[in-house]
Order: sequence, then structure tokens, then C-alpha cells
Amino acid sequence: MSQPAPTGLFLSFEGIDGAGKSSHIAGIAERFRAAGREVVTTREPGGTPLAESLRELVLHQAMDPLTEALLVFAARRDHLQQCIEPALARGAVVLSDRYTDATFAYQGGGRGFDLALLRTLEGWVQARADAPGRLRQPDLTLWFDLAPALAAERLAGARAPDRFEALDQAFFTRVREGYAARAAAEPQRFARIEANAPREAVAAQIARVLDARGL
Ligand SMILES: Nc1ncnc2c1ncn2[C@@H]1O[C@H](COP(=O)(O)OP(=O)(O)OP(=O)(O)O)[C@@H](O)[C@H]1O
Ligand SMILES: Cc1cn([C@H]2C[C@H](O)[C@@H](COP(=O)(O)O)O2)c(=O)[nH]c1=O
Repeated sequence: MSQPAPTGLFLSFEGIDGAGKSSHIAGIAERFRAAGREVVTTREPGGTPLAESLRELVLHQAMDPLTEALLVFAARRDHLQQCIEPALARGAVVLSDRYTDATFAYQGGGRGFDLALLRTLEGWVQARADAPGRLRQPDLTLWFDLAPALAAERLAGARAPDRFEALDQAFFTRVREGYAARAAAEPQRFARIEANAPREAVAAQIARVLDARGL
């Protein structure tokens, strides 16, 4: 008898720059590894050699909004093909520091780019070969929600700002609204994490979310 396909799990981590999401990914990876799961930690834009090259351009080269949107989706396509889909097919847990919600929040909300066009690109790039008509979306998205002023305080002086980090608080207010709109549209996929809390309290919130979903 043939074995059933292994069940992978796809988690994404979202929020404005400086919200604190990256600080928690290693701990979550350890939780799944301790449960015997293979874990793949990755990020967007990035996660493959090609997508990391595109990341350098997106974060550091001036470009118009359509070019930016096309590059983040090109990076995502390669990331999906080379990294995410094979890992999920093996039954791994994929933890991605950002995914498509970032495009709707940053390019859509922050830059004001046409959401209908972003949805078209999403449909092309994330179409699943194993499930015709369905898109590859995370099973769970942890949205680290923090006021832009607090995020800016956390990042101040930490490192040289990239093209996004150099933008003003009005931009990040729109990005935050973009995330809020995505969360409202898909409340079962999103878990909002109150990121304005000490690190241990944020970790406890994450643990409660994962426990509640049996993960
Ligand atoms: N709960 C917290 N309270 C105070 N500072 C924090 C907290 N969590 C993280 N930080 C600090 O805030 C800064 C940003 O954290 P982190 O890199 O995890 O955020 P991020 O959301 O991944 O940001 P980016 O997307 O810009 O990389 C770091 O200096 C980190 O040490
Ligand atoms: C996936 C994705 C990312 N961005 C932006 C968001 C951040 O400012 C950078 C990524 O760097 P970080 O280390 O994760 O903070 O890129 C974007 O504008 N659109 C996207 O789709």
C-alpha cells in the first residue's frame, strides 16, 4: 500500500520593520524540532541564491513601484519552486520571515500600488501544481503588530537603514493598515501578536497561539 503524503506546515511572520518578528523565529524552530519535525527557516525577499540577489536590488536600488512589485514576486516564485514547495512535500515545517502579506502591506498599503494587479500576480506566482485552482498560502500567519513610532525607536541606530527602513512613519502607518486589512479578510489564518510587550511576554503570546492550534 502507498504511504499518505507527509503533511507539511507553512508559517509566515509579518509586521512592519522593527516589530520584533525575527527575534522569535529561532525559538519557534526549536519548539518544532523538539517535537521531531524537520524545520526550514527562510525569509522573503530571499531564501534561494536567486531570490537573495533580487533582495539586494529591492532593498538597495532605486526603482519604480511596478518594478519593485515584479521583483518581489519573481523572488517569491523562485523561493516557492526551489525551497518552500519541496520542503512542504517532505513534510517539513517552513518558517518564513515574511511572505505575500508583506507585498500587500508594503507595495499595496505603503506604496499605494494597485491591489487588483497584486492579486493577479499572486494568482500566477502562487498557483499550486499539486492542487489546481488553489494558491500556496501560509497555514498560519503571526502578525507582530506595533505602532510605527515604537518600531522606529527599536531600529534607531541599530543598523544602516535600507530603502524601506529609511521611509517615514506615514509610510509605516499605511503598511500597518495594509496588514490590518489582510488580517480582517482572513481572520482564521492570522494571529495578531501584541508586539508592544517585553520579549518574554511576546514569546508567551506566540506559545498560546501555537498551543491553541495544536502545533
Ligand atoms: N519585545 C521587544 N521589546 C523591545 N525590543 C525588542 C523586542 N523584540 C525585539 N526587539 C528589538 O527590536 C529590534 C528589531 O527586532 P527584530 O529584528 O526582531 O524585528 P523585525 O520585525 O524582524 O525587524 P525587520 O523586519 O526590520 O528585520 C532589535 O534590536 C531587537 O533586539
Ligand atoms: C517580502 C517583502 C518584503 N518587503 C520589504 C519589507 C522589509 O522592509 C524588507 C525585507 O527586509 P526584512 O529584513 O524582512 O525587514 O522588504 C516588501 O516591500 N515586499 C515584500 O513582498
